[in-house]
Amino acid sequence: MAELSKNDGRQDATPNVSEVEVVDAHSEQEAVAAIETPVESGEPILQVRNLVKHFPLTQGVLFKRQVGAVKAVDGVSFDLYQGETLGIVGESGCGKSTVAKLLMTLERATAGEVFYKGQDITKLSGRALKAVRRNIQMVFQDPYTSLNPRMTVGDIIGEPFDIHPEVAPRGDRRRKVQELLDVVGLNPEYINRYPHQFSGGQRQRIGIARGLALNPEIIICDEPVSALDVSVQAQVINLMERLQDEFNLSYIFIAHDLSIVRHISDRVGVMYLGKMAEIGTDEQIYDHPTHPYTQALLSAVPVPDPEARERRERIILTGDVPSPANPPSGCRFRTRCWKAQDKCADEVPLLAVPERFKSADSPAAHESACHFAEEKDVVHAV
Ligand SMILES: Nc1ncnc2c1ncn2[C@@H]1O[C@H](COP(=O)(O)OP(=O)(O)OP(=O)(O)O)[C@@H](O)[C@H]1O
Repeated sequence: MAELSKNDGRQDATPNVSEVEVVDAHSEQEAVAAIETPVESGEPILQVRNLVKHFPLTQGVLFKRQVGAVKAVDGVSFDLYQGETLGIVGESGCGKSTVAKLLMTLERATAGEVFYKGQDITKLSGRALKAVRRNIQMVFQDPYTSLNPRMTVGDIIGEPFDIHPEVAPRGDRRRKVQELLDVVGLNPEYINRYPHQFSGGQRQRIGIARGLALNPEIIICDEPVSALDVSVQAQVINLMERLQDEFNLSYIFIAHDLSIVRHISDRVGVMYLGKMAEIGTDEQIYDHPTHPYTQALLSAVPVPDPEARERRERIILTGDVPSPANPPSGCRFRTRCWKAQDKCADEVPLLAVPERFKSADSPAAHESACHFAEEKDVVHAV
């Protein structure tokens, strides 16, 4: 009888460990190569699809058991194009920061995909994940608490080089940090100073310099000017716009101040209770909103011009935002919506261009998650 091979002829079906490693190394190499390849301006650089993040709610001290989940982000989809700024707005607790953390891979998604140059970053690990983390950076909200008070500015800005020494070899770091200080409008001689020796606006410039250190392609800005004086906000926004042009950056700009978001964004997404309610160009969202929640948000924006204020329609929402642990069925906004009907409780409205506007060449033809989407010009001057 012919001798059977060691694994009974099943070699092809079950590759041995070293073969798996070769395949993994190869696919990792391909992923890294795709991540390092630049994207054409105007092409999508990030594609977020049905992103979900549920935080488990547990009970018990010794024997913890899950009794529910906070549905912080519940099926969010959007694209970010190379070189654009996408603003994300919404009330506190609607899931904006959680989206930011998922894109930064600081949190693990419960479900959904985030494609960066075609690679699903929620599934990456090793060298490929490291390459993604280098290319997607973040600027945080509060420059008073996000900078380590015991580190010099030089150490703070240069810290990312410890993880990515290929960007700035040891001997070159000081020069590179001074260059970054100069780029954000700070005196390069301040390299040995500590954060407390700077004003709020200057500290945010330090945060931005740190974000730029690794030459990223995408910067996620989570309320970057909310903690600053109004006069300083404009300077920091102008700096960010200049840097975007200079380094061909794509921004995701998270904020609750609708006027600032309009100023800086090419497109805007409005979030409500873990979902995207409406998304479109700044003109579509601000001048032709079709979702009742966007209309209500816009009607609350302070208008300096008294005449415009008179003309503006005030929409007062009743009730509080429901808990993300127990969101309403169907449309999440229905409990506060003046248009709600039975359909709103039964069917989740999809984020899509409403049927009635599809054929029309109108600014109302943009994605809105409402069964009864309707154009309304709420504010004539934001
Ligand atoms: N680690 C966590 N564990 C449990 N729940 C969380 C966690 N992080 C966030 N949440 C909850 O998820 C929801 C969304 O929070 P998130 O911080 O993303 O909202 P946000 O829109 O950024 O609000 P804000 O503008 O106040 O920062 C909130 O209800 C929050 O309490």
